[in-house]
Order: sequence, then structure tokens, then C-alpha cells
Amino acid sequence: MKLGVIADDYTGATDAASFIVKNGLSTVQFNGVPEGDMSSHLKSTEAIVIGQKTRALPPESAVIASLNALEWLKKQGCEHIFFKYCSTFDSTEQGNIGPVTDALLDALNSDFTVVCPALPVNGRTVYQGYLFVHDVLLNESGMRNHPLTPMRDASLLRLMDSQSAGRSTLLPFGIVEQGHMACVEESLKARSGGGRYLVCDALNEMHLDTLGAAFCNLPLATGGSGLAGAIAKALSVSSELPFEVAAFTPYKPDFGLVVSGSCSEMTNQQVEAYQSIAPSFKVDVEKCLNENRYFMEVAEWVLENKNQRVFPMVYATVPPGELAEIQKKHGNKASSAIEQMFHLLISHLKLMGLGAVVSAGGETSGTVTQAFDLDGVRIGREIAPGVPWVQSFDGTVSLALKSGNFGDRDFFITAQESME
Ligand SMILES: Nc1ncnc2c1ncn2[C@@H]1O[C@H](COP(=O)(O)OP(=O)(O)O)[C@@H](O)[C@H]1O
Ligand SMILES: O=C(O)[C@@H](O)C(=O)COP(=O)(O)O
Repeated sequence: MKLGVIADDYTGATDAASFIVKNGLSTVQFNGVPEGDMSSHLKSTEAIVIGQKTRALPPESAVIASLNALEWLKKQGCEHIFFKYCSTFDSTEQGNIGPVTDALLDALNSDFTVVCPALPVNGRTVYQGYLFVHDVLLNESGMRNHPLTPMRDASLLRLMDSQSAGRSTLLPFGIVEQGHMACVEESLKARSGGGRYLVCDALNEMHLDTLGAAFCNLPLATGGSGLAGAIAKALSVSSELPFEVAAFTPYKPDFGLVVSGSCSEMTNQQVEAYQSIAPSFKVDVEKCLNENRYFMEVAEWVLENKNQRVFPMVYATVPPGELAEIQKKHGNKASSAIEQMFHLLISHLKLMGLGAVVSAGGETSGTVTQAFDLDGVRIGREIAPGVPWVQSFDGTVSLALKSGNFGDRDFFITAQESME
């Protein structure tokens, strides 16, 4: 097994898996650390991705979950480990990117890794250690208003140093441009000078490929799906298996649903666009907080509106002003109550034959995936960069787990049109 990936959310896991498959390694994704014998799913597999919902947990819990994942991946013989976090470095001052990276390094008896969330195809670039989202710094992007992990700084060195035990240094793009040997040399200098995390500039795919070639042999690398894909590309050079892109297309079931819990700028646009063509239900936050059985009211609406040309949509997505008011009144309790409602809703609807969900938002997708209680998924056709269709091993459930910021305005309909 060449590569084991620990992803801090489920959209991030499918994102990474999609890029790894595209770059030549056959890949299986598990939702959480698998229990029982998974060997039948691992025949001819070169990369394993474990998706977990650890991004917004207290750091201690995220560390324990990530170390469990590492132990399992090592048992499967994974030679290299990749810690996948968000291309917008979603975290708080406490973590969890720093604490999890430190714990993984210690467990791997290593003292050095790379940090690179760049994903140029989706507009995330790193320049002089600063993270850009398209043409603005991270802290000027919509991420400054994120409900759980508002990003108020764009310096990856500062962000990493504030939440970890060690010290960051920079691999500037001028050296990345000189090629992978120059990067390796620079990393040796950084390491001998006491640097623990090498923050890598990357403005385009070529830079990522260079970083992949330079750092594919580290025990641990960390970053976004761009670097995960580049490392897979470097590792796949020695692959003995025939290259095969797992691009199955799922069937469109009679009963599908769009669930949107992201409040990102892009998801707000996607919800607005989809509302004009599909039956839509806006979640009542007060009811999520105060009525245990509110999910039944939502389920009833869904069941009345299924079997249409397009999937009905249940959404909690609100624009920044409305979100700020809700958070002022309820803090993070509102977010948890909404997630809990989505969990109960999906758990109920799966018994009614729900066969596909297009889900927007990382935490939201974690909730949806956990409610289906699937061991893992196989990776299918890409709908947009970083968002593949995935399907349960038994083929009964198809999911499109969309990161809040990914996809274009028409994503919800494009996803359905891409089914057979
Ligand atoms: N109207 C709302 N008020 C408060 N919190 C909300 C609202 N709608 C969604 N949320 C919460 O915001 C969080 C969004 O996170 P997530 O699903 O990861 O989206 P993203 O991918 O944009 O980060 C979730 O915890 C969700 O429950
Ligand atoms: O790296 C990315 O941008 C995504 O894979 C991801 O992790 C997104 O997180 P959410 O926006 O919370 O879905």
C-alpha cells in the first residue's frame, strides 16, 4: 500500500480520493476507522483514504481519532501518510491542523513535514507563505465569516506556529520553480535549522508536481487535495498496476435529496439558483434548537416532494448577515442543532428508500455520511474539481459531498445531470 490519507472531514476525503485516483493510484475511502475485515475491498488498492469528522472537534479528540486512523493505516502497510485538511486551512487558534500534525509526526518518529493547502484548480494558491482564495487573501475571502472556523489571517506560517509545538519556515516559489532537487536541498537546510513545518508556495499545477516529486517519500506530508494528488502522481510512477480511472457513473434513483448546510458564498449562490427550479425547504433554526422531533416535519415535506424531475432541497444555508444574527443569539449551538436535525432526517429517510444525496458543506456532509452508516465508498465520476460521485460498497447509496466553496452556481443540477 503506497499511500494512506487521514482527512479531517468527509468532503475533504472524497476531494483527496478523487485527485489521487486521477493521478494514477487505485483508491478506496473509508468513513472513519473501519471495523472488521476490509480485505475484500482492498484488493489491488494502492491508496486508502480515511474520512473523519475531526475538523471542529476539541483538539484532544481530533488527535485521538487521527492517531487511531494512523495505526489502522500502518497495519494495512501504508508506506507514506498524508494528512488532508482544507484548502482554506480551516482551523482555530487551538487547531486542529497543528495538534494533529504534531501527533502524527511523533507517532511516525519524524520531526519534519510540509504544509501546502494550495489547490490552484479551485483558486487556492500559496505565495510567500500567504494563502489566497482566487484574487484575495484568505482573510478577505468569504472564509472570514465561516460559522465554525472563521479565518482571520492568511499567513500560513503564523497560523501554523500559533497552533503547533514547532516552528515553520518558508519554501518560496523562487526555489519551487528551480525543481524538486532544489526543494529537497532547501528542506534539508530548513530541517537542520530547527524548522519542523515547511510551508510551500504553489501557484500552479507545475509547482504542485515539483513538490510531489520532492516530498513523496516523507513519512508524513500535509496539505490539500492538490498536494495529495501530486504525491500520488509521483508515487504512481513506480505503480505495477495498470492505470485505470475509476469513473463509474451512478444511476439516478427515484428518491434523492439535496441537503445544504454550508453558508459559504458559493453555496449561497447554488441554493439561490436551485430554488428557482426545485421544491425547496428552508430549515427553521429555532425549531432545530427547541423541538426534538422537528426532523419529522421536514421528512414529511421531503416525502411529499420526492419523485419529481429534480431532487427536492432542504437547506439551512443563509447569507452572512443572517448567520451573524443567529450566531449572536445562539453561538455554535445553532450549528450543532442543525447538524443533529440533518442526522435524524437522513437516518429516517434512508429507511424510506433515499438513494442519493447531494450534500453541501463539510460538517454537513459528515453528518449525512454518518447517518447512512456506510463503512466506506468507492470513488466515481467527478462532477466538479474535488467533488466526485461516491457510492456505498453495496451500490445502494450514491453521494456527492461538496465542499462549501466548490462547484459553480449550477452544481446541484449538474450533479443530477451527471447521473445515468
Ligand atoms: N442558518 C444557520 N445558522 C447557524 N449555523 C448554520 C446555519 N446553516 C448552517 N449552519 C452550520 O454551519 C456549519 C457549516 O459548516 P460546513 O457544513 O462544514 O460548511 P462549509 O463546507 O461551508 O464549511 C454547519 O455546522 C452547519 O450546521
Ligand atoms: O480542501 C478543500 O477545500 C476541501 O476538500 C475541504 O476540505 C472543504 O471543507 P468544507 O468547505 O468544510 O467542505
